[in-house]
Amino acid sequence: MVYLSWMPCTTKPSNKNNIKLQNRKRWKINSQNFYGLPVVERRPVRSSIKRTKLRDASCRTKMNRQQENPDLPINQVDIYDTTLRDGAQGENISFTVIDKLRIARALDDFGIQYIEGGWPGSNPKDVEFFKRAKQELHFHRAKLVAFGSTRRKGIRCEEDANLRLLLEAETPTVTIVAKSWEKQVLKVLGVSLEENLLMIEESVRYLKQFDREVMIDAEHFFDGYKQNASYALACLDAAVRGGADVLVLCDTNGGRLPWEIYEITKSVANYFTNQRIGIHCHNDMELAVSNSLSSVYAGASLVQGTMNGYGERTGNANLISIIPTLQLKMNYNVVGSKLSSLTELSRWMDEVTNVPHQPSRPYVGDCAFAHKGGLHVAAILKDEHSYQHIDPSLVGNRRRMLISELSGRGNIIDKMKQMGIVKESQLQDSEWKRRIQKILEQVKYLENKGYTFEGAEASIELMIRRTFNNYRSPFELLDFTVLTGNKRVASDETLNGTFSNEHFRSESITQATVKLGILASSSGACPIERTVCFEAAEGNGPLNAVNLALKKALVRVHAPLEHVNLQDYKVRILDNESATAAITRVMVEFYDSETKRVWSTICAHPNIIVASVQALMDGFEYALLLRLPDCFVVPEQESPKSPIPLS
Ligand SMILES: CC(=O)SCCNC(=O)CCNC(=O)[C@H](O)C(C)(C)COP(=O)(O)OP(=O)(O)OC[C@H]1O[C@@H](n2cnc3c(N)ncnc32)[C@H](O)[C@@H]1OP(=O)(O)O
Ligand SMILES: CC(C)C(=O)C(=O)O
Repeated sequence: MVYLSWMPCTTKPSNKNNIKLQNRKRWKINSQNFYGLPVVERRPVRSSIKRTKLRDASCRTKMNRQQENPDLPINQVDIYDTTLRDGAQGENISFTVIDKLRIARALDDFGIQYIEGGWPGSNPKDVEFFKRAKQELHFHRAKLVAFGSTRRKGIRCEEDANLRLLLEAETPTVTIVAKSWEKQVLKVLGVSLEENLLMIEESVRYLKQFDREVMIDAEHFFDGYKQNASYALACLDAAVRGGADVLVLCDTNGGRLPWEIYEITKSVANYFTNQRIGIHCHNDMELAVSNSLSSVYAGASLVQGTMNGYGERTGNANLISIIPTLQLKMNYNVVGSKLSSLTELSRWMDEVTNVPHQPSRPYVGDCAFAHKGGLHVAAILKDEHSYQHIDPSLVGNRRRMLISELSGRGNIIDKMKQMGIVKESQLQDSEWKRRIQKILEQVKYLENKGYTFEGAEASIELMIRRTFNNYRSPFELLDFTVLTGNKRVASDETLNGTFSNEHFRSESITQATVKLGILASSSGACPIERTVCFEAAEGNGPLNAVNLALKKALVRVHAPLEHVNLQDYKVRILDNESATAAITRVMVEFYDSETKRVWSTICAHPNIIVASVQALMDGFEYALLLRLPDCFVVPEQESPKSPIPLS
């Protein structure tokens, strides 16, 4: 009878020497059968690895992988995407089979090395996915992975439906989850510690017989290691004995700190010197990205994570942040030149997943390279690295300068340059300087009155253009009315003079009229003449009715405006204490279905209808500016207009 080569540790090994020491010590103690358990084999963990290495040529370190393929840069880290499995464990995320196939293709195009498609032992959808994947997915680079667990307790691998379905998925790689935390093995799995080791080793060996690349996801590895490092290592060793290709260390509860992850990964990497190590982190402390990178720094060469960090609870490690950091900051070649489509991929994933875009996402969010503070903008205009850690185009994003009450002249100059209405050579001219200063003051004045220009770039552009003498607004609202109320409508035609309420229903009624002076020319260029148009429309609310009336009138003269639609309407009451006398801020978003452009306008006014109509008017004016820029744009030689009034 021989005995287990591990025992529970009460001390916490924090480095290689510690572990070695403990294992040696333990090795002696264990010859007395600490648990009285039957063992798989009596030998120190390290020797088993050596044997495994000889047996299994696919055991690869960074060095020997490079020797196999000299074209592979030595600093290569593989990305393993589990969006379709762990990502789908996120609340409100559910993919159809079609979604899964589309996402898998997109990830392969992007250059991801491993794509986990799902758990065939879990549900018919995943079975169908793998069935269709065989015919429909032809990856250029990626390997498709099927996920499952070690065999169930008390049965043979051959009898385990989950393992059978894993093989039937016919993927080149399979990953199985194994428990590596002593407490969980006993309490959750409900098996002896020894039986768990057998479950791991036998399952891996069984899958290896079918020529699969096998990864073991050691669930709760870091927590397990903290409780009993020897047992956690023994679980990995069981996988190695079975022939596992990659040992993936999981921070399943997301509760570990970067330096713990670093230390433990380093210990494991030093211990299993010829074994490939992977990392799988969860984001419960907002540390999943940091923890994954710490693990790579300590020797892991495969990172599991998900697109945009979707996943169970607070999500998984966000590959959209990990990939550029590995490539741009740590010098690993991950996806090469495909990195410039990172922003597009992240936003496309949000659309498919039906998750709203989060503007504050690092690298890819709308705000990732947006600059608001006047001092920042002034510095960036002199040196673009002043407040940017990378060139945004490397990840397919763009720099934006915001205009607000925190702006300085630099923000206005940048905007005017973008609009093409000021040149560098004009900036020293005192008249231009005065104009820029006045525009800045106007912005600050209006923001104090309730405007916020940040999200309303169209309104800022119009405000700047209107300071020029010969800018002609393409139309003018001469007058408008809005009528809104309720009417009682007979619901029963046979009521014969009865006026009981049950025979009537209440219907809201809203009508609007607009009278516009519209500038137009038959050729689309100057000279321009004015036409007066009067239109009326009914709508399901005041804004809707005015919008329809305005659009009817404008389309009569400028037909392409037919494609312009109101897409979003946000109202905010700014001074809650004055209740109905408060200022109302209205922001309207427009979409041109032909040009696919989106723009927003803003207005603040005590009267919600006036604020809404003004924001609508600005929206249509901007639409015409985009369509007919030459008709309304100021000629270059035009001298600045006298200061705009600040009231
Ligand atoms: C950390 C992770 O994210 S791992 C992935 C988690 N993902 C999911 O759970 C999603 C997919 N899961 C499923 O579809 C289902 O849970 C199934 C099909 C896997 C299992 O369903 P059921 O058979 O009804 O079992 P249920 O989920 O209630 O319980 C889990 C069982 O798996 C066993 N189990 C848990 N982990 C393992 C493991 N690594 N190896 C073997 N068995 C395991 C448990 O002991 C329990 O068995 P028991 O009831 O006999 O004690
Ligand atoms: C199955 C493994 C990889 C997992 O999701 C976890 O441990 O978090």
